[in-house]
Amino acid sequence: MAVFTPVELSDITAWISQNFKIGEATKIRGIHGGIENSNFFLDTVKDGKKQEYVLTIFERLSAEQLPYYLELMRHLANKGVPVPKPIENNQGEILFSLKGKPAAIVSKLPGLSRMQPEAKHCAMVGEMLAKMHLAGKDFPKSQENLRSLSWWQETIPLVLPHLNSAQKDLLTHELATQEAFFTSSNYDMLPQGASHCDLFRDNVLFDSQGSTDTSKDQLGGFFDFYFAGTDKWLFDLAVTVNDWCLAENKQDLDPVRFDALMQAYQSVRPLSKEEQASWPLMVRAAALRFWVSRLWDFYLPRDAQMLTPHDPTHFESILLSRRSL
Ligand SMILES: Nc1ncnc2c1ncn2[C@@H]1O[C@H](COP(=O)(O)OP(=O)(O)O)[C@@H](O)[C@H]1O
Ligand SMILES: N[C@@H](CCOP(=O)(O)O)C(=O)O
Repeated sequence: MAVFTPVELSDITAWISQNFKIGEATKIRGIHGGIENSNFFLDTVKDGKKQEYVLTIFERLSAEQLPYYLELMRHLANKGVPVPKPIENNQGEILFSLKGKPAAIVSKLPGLSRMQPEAKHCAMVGEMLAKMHLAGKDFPKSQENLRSLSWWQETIPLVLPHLNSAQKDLLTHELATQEAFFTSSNYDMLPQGASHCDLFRDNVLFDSQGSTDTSKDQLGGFFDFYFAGTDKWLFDLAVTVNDWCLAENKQDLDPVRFDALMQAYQSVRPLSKEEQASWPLMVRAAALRFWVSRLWDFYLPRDAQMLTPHDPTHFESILLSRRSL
């Protein structure tokens, strides 16, 4: 669990009742999982009924960067994409300050993550990802993906001293390949728009409607939009595939789940010929992005109560596998 900024119920009861129309705060508990922000489940009671929300205190993102993410969630939720909806305060604002840091309250989505997804889960994710891309087409704000090429260029020199020579060669060679790809005319022609950029299994919920039978699973929703940005839709798809469609060896792609996700995505938004041609390099870009961020979190960690960095070697193996495609 990552709680960088602890919050007690007594810290927020007056703040909630004075500023929001969500009832009285009755319970707050830090959330296990997550490595970026301090997250809490917040229960309130309104008109005698229990309501559930998620309170997030943002640890890295600034108040200037945050409106993009929060307004994107509101835009998508209003278009019927199942994502958390930011809650407005009495002034109609969705971004606040709590404990001296930016904070937001969003609706809690139903369900649980499926960490061993079946082909049908991959299909539901692929279909909704394509719908989300199309629903974001008229989102008026634009903000670059803050974990894209320029961030890799800044960060790789910081982590290189911690790596062995084979890892250094792999990282520098892949960066050079991606620099060339990002400046190619093919890359330039790829469609882009609001993208989640971190749609891992732990950022999607499935709701089995109270049943223990996963065959009843429906998509509960996508959350954790705080790495979102205007990016190539194909990058978003590649990030998603690299996590959802892993074979048992945890590095290659499982053909059945891969086909399920790709076909479902393309049933809503077929890939262009430039996208098809760019796929081999894009799955490498998506692997590189998370190898770099995991190296950065591992070798240059921040203070947090109970933060467990993710294993960087996982994405080193995925990158090696995608390079051999
Ligand atoms: N809107 C939401 N609805 C339901 N659960 C949520 C919601 N937002 C976060 N969570 C829960 O909180 C956990 C951590 O959130 P996450 O956004 O991944 O953290 P971080 O921002 O630190 O990466 C998730 O695994 C999920 O269980
Ligand atoms: N999904 C990324 C890092 C972000 O973690 P999250 O818990 O906020 O999704 C990774 O696995 O490296």
